Amino acid sequence: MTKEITLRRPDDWHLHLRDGAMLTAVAPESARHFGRALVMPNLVPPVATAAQARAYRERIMAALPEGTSFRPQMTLYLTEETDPDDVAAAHADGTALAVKLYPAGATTNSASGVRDIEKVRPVLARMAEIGMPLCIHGEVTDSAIDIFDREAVFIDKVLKPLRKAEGDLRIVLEHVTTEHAVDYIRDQTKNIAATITTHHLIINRNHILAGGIRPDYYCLPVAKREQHRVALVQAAISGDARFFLGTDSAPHTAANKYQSCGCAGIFTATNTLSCLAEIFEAAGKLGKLEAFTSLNGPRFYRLDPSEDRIRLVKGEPVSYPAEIATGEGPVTVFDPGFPLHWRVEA
Ligand SMILES: NC(=O)N[C@@H](CC(=O)O)C(=O)O
Ligand SMILES: [Zn+2]
Ligand SMILES: [Zn+2]
Repeated sequence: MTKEITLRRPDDWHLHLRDGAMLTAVAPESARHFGRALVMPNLVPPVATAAQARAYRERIMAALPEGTSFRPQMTLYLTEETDPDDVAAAHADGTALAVKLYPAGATTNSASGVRDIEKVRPVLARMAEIGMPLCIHGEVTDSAIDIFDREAVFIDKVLKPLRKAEGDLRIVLEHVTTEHAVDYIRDQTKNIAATITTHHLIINRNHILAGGIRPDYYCLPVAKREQHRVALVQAAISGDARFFLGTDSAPHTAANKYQSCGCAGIFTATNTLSCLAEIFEAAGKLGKLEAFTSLNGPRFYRLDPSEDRIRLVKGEPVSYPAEIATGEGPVTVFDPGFPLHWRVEA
C-alpha cells in the first residue's frame, strides 16, 4: 500500500554550508528539499559583521542551482568585539536573522567565540531590546567537565543565569542532546526554543563507540545514552512549538573525518527528510512532522511558514549516495542504519 503525506516545504534552522568548493557541492543538497535554512557563521575567518554576512549570502546565492526557491537566512558570529550597532542594523535591514554564540573552544571553528559572557552583555541587551534571537551552542568548555555532561552543565551554569539577567532575550538552544535540555525547555514559558538534529533522533553513543570507533557518527554535542535519544524523539514528535528541526548538517571531507584527530560533524542534508519521515512514522506521529519541519521554526523566528508544499511518498527502499563529491574530497552522507522508504517528490 502506498502512503503519502504533504507538508509545507521544510526549513532547516541550523545548517553549515561552508565556503568555496565545499559550498558549491553541498548547497544544492539543501536546496533540493528545503525552503530556507539558517546558515551558521563558523567560517574561518568567521562571518562576524553585517558586511561579511552580505558577502557570504552572495556567495551562497551564486552556488545555488538555477531556479531554486531556497533562501539562506544569515547569522552573525558573536565575538567579544561585536558592535551592538552593527548587529542592530543587520537585523533591521534583514541582513541577519540571528546571532550565534559559540563558547570559545566548544566546537569546530569556535576559536573566535566568547570567553567571557560579560564582555558581550551590551550586544545581548541590545538584541533583547530589538527582539533579535540568539542561537547558542550550549556546551561548557571546561576540560574538567565530562564531555557527556557539558550540555547539562551549560544549562545550569550559563543559560539559567543568562536568562535571569536578560529575560527578554529570545534564545534558541541549538542541537539539544539531553533529557535535561528537553525538560528545561519544556519548563520555560517564553523566549526560548530548541533545535533538534536528525542524527540525534537516530543515534546514541553506542553508535560511535561500540564495535569499533565510527567517525561518521561523531559530532558535537556528542550523542548521549539511549534514554536521551528517546527524550529527543518525544520532544520532536510532540508538536510542541518550542522544538523544531535544525539539521546541523556539517560537512567535513572524509580525509578530515578519518584520522587520529577527526573533525566533529555529520552530513545529513541529503537524506534528512526520508530519515525524519521514518522516525515520525515509527512513533505513529506522521501527523506531527509538519509542525517540526515547517511550522514551529518560522513561528519562533516570526516569519511566515512556507506556502510551497512537498510530498513524501512511501514505497520500496530509497537509495541515496553514500557520499557527495566535492572539490575538496568526498563527504560521507549520514547512514541511519535502517532502510529508508520515504522519498521526496517535487
Ligand atoms: N556539530 C558539529 O559537530 N560540528 C559543527 C559545529 C557545531 O555545530 O557545533 C561544524 O561546523 O562542523
Ligand atoms: Zn554547535
Ligand atoms: Zn552546527
